[in-house]
Amino acid sequence: MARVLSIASSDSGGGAGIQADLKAFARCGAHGMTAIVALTAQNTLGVTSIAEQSPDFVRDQIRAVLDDIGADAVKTGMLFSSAIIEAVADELTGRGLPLVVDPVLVASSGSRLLLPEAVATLTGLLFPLATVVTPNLPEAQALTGLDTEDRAVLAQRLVEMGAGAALVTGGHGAIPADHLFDGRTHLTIPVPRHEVAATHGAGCTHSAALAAGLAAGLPLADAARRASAIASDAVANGLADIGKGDGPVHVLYCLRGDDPPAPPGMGGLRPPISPPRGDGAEGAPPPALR
Ligand SMILES: Nc1ncnc2c1ncn2[C@@H]1O[C@H](COP(=O)(O)OP(=O)(O)OP(=O)(O)O)[C@@H](O)[C@H]1O
Ligand SMILES: Cc1ncc(COP(=O)(O)O)c(N)n1
Repeated sequence: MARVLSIASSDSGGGAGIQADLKAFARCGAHGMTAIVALTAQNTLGVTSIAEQSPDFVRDQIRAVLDDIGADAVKTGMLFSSAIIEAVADELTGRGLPLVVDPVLVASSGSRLLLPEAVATLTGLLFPLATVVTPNLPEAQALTGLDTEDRAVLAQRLVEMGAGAALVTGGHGAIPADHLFDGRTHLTIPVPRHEVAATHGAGCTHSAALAAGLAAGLPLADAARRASAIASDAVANGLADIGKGDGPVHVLYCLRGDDPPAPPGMGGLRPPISPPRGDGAEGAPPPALR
């Protein structure tokens, strides 16, 4: 089983961050592991407080995971401060692991998730280690300082800034498409936009699925296509009724909560996944993983 480590922060509301990453890893059939750098008190309306962990404790979590279990890929999400980024970069340097850097700057609800002074640390220390960076459109504009919606231009500049490749995601702006540039080739991945009030965690889900794809050995372009399909699907099935704000995406929509009780003799375990009921209630099948 592919092993993927997320170095990111907790969302108490269960929609984004570490919680979204673990669900996306499960969706991709990967073993998910975590190094939590900050805890957020958060719901669908916003972030009310943030408790940063010490850089040493972040190092301990990364070492505990990598020195025993190992990983086939790593992703980073909300890293909050320069001190945390320095510790993360130091721990990952020399390990040679595929790395997806999701440069989370601001929550969709508006709160800052990376301190302003840490932006230069992120680009200076983590971009050179990144196999691919995955900003959304506003993040790509803020990181490059370019005032354009042309994702190809933005992705090219992000690679010039040191990233191995750049994938500018498609949830914002006029054109609904993810755009990947790997330093040589441009690839536009159209993502039909779903009008659902449940996009909280779409970016985390996308970057986690991308990391799981790389961990499984997929080429970057294939992993990017699969991550787009998984994130778009999770938006389409998003949980608009959860919370008073923008609801969480639902990446595990294919699992229903109404499975029958465990049959006798199964030690409390349910069968893996119930067969479709055939009445249409189970929704569309998930996209093929390969
Ligand atoms: N409304 C939508 N319909 C379909 N796919 C979407 C929608 N919004 C986002 N996506 C897809 O989800 C992924 C994440 O994109 P997006 O640009 O929204 O990132 P983000 O802004 O970081 O997400 P978040 O909402 O977590 O902040 C991309 O593959 C994108 O194309
Ligand atoms: C812990 C954490 N990590 C990432 C995000 C970004 O997700 P979104 O842009 O959907 O708010 C978040 N809100 N919280």
